[in-house]
Amino acid sequence: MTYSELSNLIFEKKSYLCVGLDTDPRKLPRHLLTEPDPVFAFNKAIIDATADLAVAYKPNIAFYEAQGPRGWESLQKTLDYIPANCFTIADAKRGDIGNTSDLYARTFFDPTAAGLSFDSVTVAPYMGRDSVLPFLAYEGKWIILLALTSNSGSADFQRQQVGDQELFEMVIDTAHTWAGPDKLMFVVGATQADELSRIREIAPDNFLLVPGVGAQGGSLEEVSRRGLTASGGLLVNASRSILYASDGIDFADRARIEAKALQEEMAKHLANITKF
Ligand SMILES: O=C(O)c1cc(=O)[nH]c(=O)n1[C@@H]1O[C@H](COP(=O)(O)O)[C@@H](O)[C@H]1O
Repeated sequence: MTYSELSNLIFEKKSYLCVGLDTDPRKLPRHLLTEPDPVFAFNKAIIDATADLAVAYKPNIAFYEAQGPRGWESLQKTLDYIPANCFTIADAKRGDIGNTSDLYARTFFDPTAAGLSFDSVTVAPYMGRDSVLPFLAYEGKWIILLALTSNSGSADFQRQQVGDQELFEMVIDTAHTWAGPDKLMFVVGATQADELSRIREIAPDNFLLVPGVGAQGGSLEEVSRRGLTASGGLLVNASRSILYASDGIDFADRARIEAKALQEEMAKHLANITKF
């Protein structure tokens, strides 16, 4: 999906909602446990209930890898089931020396090499340029680089002063030399909304993946006020608050209610934006 296709999708669907598929087998509604693939049955129901409200889906790979080969199969089926008009994010937070990153990139981008076919993958910047470049070699694919994460530990390194910048600002500035906004997004936690205006000064055109509304308590209103751009420019993720709104037979209906509340608020914020 290209930059303008993603932007158009946001304005067409009046949404910048990313539904996080952090599907924990221990939290599945009991009635699904007799299904041949309970994780996929759950994801399928969540996707059916939210596909018109969401512009993106983000399976967190840890939840699938922790299930062994079965989890990988559930992930593949889930990815195949996500409609074509939704952006897909492999939330894997990868990055290693070049030849290893090359294999990580194949894992998420190259179905001809037995990998998956995600639109994007989350990447950790810690190992630097040569750890990131292999992901950028894929035409039409995106990387989403961790910049200022939502957790309290983000203060340990990302907020440290390096010269006249904080480390996360240096990550953003340096990453601009690796790729343009047509291939590069940044992760900024919703719990860091205070920093979004500053981040928009150094990353005015990049899409930002913003997790942390819902269960982590970030404010959609503040994120939208500081982060929205004329291209939309945001993908705001919620996982647990949507997936586990109910653990009963009504789980998909309740997930839809949660997703709809976020989408309706997003529609209001988008109405104030003049599209590029
Ligand atoms: O890269 C991410 O998606 C991510 C970055 C970050 O800073 N904080 C963060 O919570 N995430 C992910 O976003 C999701 C948040 O889930 P909920 O807190 O349940 O909405 C999880 O999959 C996290 O791994």
